[in-house]
Amino acid sequence: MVYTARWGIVATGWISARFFVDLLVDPSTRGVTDVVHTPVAVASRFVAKAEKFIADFGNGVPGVKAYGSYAELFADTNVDIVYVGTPHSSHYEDSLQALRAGKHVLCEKAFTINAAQARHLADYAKSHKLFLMEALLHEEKIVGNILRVTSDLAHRFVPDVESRLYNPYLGGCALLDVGTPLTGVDESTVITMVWDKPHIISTATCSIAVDSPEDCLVRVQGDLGEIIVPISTANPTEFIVKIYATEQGKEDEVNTFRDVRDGTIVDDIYPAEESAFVMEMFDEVRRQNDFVYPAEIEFVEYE
Ligand SMILES: NC(=O)C1=CN([C@@H]2O[C@H](COP(=O)(O)OP(=O)(O)OC[C@H]3O[C@@H](n4cnc5c(N)ncnc54)[C@H](OP(=O)(O)O)[C@@H]3O)[C@@H](O)[C@H]2O)C=CC1
Ligand SMILES: O=C1OC[C@@H](O)[C@H](O)[C@H]1O
Repeated sequence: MVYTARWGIVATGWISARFFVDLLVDPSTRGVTDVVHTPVAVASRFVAKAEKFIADFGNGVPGVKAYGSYAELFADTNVDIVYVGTPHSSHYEDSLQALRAGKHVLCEKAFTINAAQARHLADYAKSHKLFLMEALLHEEKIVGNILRVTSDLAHRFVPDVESRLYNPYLGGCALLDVGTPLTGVDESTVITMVWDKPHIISTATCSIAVDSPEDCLVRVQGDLGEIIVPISTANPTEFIVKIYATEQGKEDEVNTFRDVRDGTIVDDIYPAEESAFVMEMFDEVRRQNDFVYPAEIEFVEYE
């Protein structure tokens, strides 16, 4: 049975446009024939922006509704799954509203502002049997037990207190933007993590003030091999795998939308609980650096 995922896109910014374009690529071109994706609605804070977005990026696909508020899209019964492409400060509220309307959710990174918000979303989705995932890449375990990870993601942006990157009220800062943690937001951050079990060490650097080097941004070293990702960490066009030993395991690919179709909703790709764990680390990085966001974006709205 072919499952059609009917998407609603929330916000009409830079990454939403990239997402819209990718959504229109025929899945059969990547070997998938039992799941198709169709955009049915786009919401913006201004209806004219939604209309223009559909005209600019919709490739003439008919029947995509334009809404002038996110709430209207959440109420649209034709929408099965919502893509959230708003600033960090809105992810929690937008995802929660979508989930409460019974929609599955794919939310941009950083998943939320803090771990409490992330955990609330993860629990809500789980208890309501809804799919919820942060829009991030995942890695397959082809290099064995991971022993060391070094990663860097840095882009030199022009400092602008009005932009979402530099505005604390929009959840701006290097950590949440490219630390996948200061005009009051941090411009560069170094995170060193030492894990108990097994003995893994990892360092991450990120910046919105300088650029990354081009040759090696991420190196994941395992006991069987290593993976090197050259530019760019966010949108890699290639990665290099070096295998040290001959024996290795490779997990089966899990297709999220088959799970949605079948009602099983087991997200083995990148569970929301893992996003909540990442947010816990970010909370700790902020705590150690006395970096607090405005209270109005740190709230948790338990029912
Ligand atoms: N996965 C990836 O590789 C990438 C992920 N991202 C993530 O995507 C999200 C959006 O980033 P990006 O597209 O670059 O951001 P943009 O500033 O280009 O777009 C954000 C959109 O959010 C909506 N919005 C809602 N509330 C506000 C507000 N108060 N101020 C400004 N905009 C608002 C607007 O849409 P409208 O006016 O239509 O309502 C706006 O166009 C971020 O979480 C970012 O970290 C970004 C780049 C790459
Ligand atoms: O790679 C990136 O570059 C642009 C940033 O705004 C974005 O969030 C990040 O993923």
